[in-house]
Amino acid sequence: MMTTRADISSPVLDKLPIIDIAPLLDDDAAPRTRNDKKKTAEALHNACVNYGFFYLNIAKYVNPKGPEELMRLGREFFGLPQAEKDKLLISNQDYARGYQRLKENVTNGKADNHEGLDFYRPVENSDKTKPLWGENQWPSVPTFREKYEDWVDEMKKLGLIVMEAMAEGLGMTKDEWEELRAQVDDSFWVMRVIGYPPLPNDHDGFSCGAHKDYGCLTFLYADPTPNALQVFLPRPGVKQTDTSGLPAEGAEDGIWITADPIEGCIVCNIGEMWEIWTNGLYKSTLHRVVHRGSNYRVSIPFFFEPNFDALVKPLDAALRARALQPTENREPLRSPIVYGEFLKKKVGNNFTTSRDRYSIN
Ligand SMILES: O=C(O)CCC(=O)C(=O)O
Ligand SMILES: [Fe+2]
Repeated sequence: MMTTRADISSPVLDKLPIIDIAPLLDDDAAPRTRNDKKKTAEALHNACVNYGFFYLNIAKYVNPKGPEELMRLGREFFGLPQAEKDKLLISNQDYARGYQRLKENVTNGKADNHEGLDFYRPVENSDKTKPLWGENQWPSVPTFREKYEDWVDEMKKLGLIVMEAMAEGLGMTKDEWEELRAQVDDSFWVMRVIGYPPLPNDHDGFSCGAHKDYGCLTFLYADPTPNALQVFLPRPGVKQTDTSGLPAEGAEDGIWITADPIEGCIVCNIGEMWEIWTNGLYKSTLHRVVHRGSNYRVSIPFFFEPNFDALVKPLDAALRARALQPTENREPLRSPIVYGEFLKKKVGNNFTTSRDRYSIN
């Protein structure tokens, strides 16, 4: 039986769930394996309904040496002289692919205290005058490109593995999964390498302001810095408690919890496309970064997104679940969107260097 938010009567814990993906990696069709896969699919479904944010234990999927090396390379890049980093500025290309200086990203009207390097799925017939259609700008740091390209391959495959399990968790048929798969099998992925110096006490803003990710699945690998990434859990009747000495954001009741890194795990959260596919059953969750520690933090989010031309609309499985709800509880039907058009509006249209990357309205 599928859970919906309304079914949950017991208080939800304030720790994000940890889901081991090992059962999804097993090709064995034996009943026991099938059962383990089913349990994992159900755990994903519950995590998406209740949190929109969870840990994926990927220890059986990637050798930890891989992402550790990415960290080292990312730090090497951010440690270069400013003039070297500026050679890769996004203004050389399509204002999306490349390097953004400290405070160049703006969220909710405030400068974010981070610098970043963004890569997108390469395109044929690239044209830097077309939004999002330029070329990736790779640093000259030795092995950077090949190691990060390996990570892209691993994360793209992981995206499909997790999507298939989520389809099962949502009660989709095999044919329905094939249809959904065709919308994400050529993911217009984005990868960011983000560098966060400590947030100065007098900075009017955040390390990264509160936002929802706009795509499909975010796989975040971060260095071990604690107390940086915060996740908002709506709790009706609970006024926002704020551990960071910053004013509460938004009017909604709820709490901010930290999502500290766990060894062998990445943090995964769902983006707005899943809200449309499930017609609001899965909500993408507000999160932000407040890094007050003394070290330089590095994180590497990989955004597994739909194909550029995917038509994203509520899935039949979600509409079946909706039909079971009392009419007054049903969410209004979401309008279909073409992912690439939506993405262009979010990031590609604004040809200024300081753009509000994550509008949450
Ligand atoms: O650095 C982090 O922990 C999160 C970054 C993030 O939320 C984003 O880039 O969308
Ligand atoms: Fe995010």
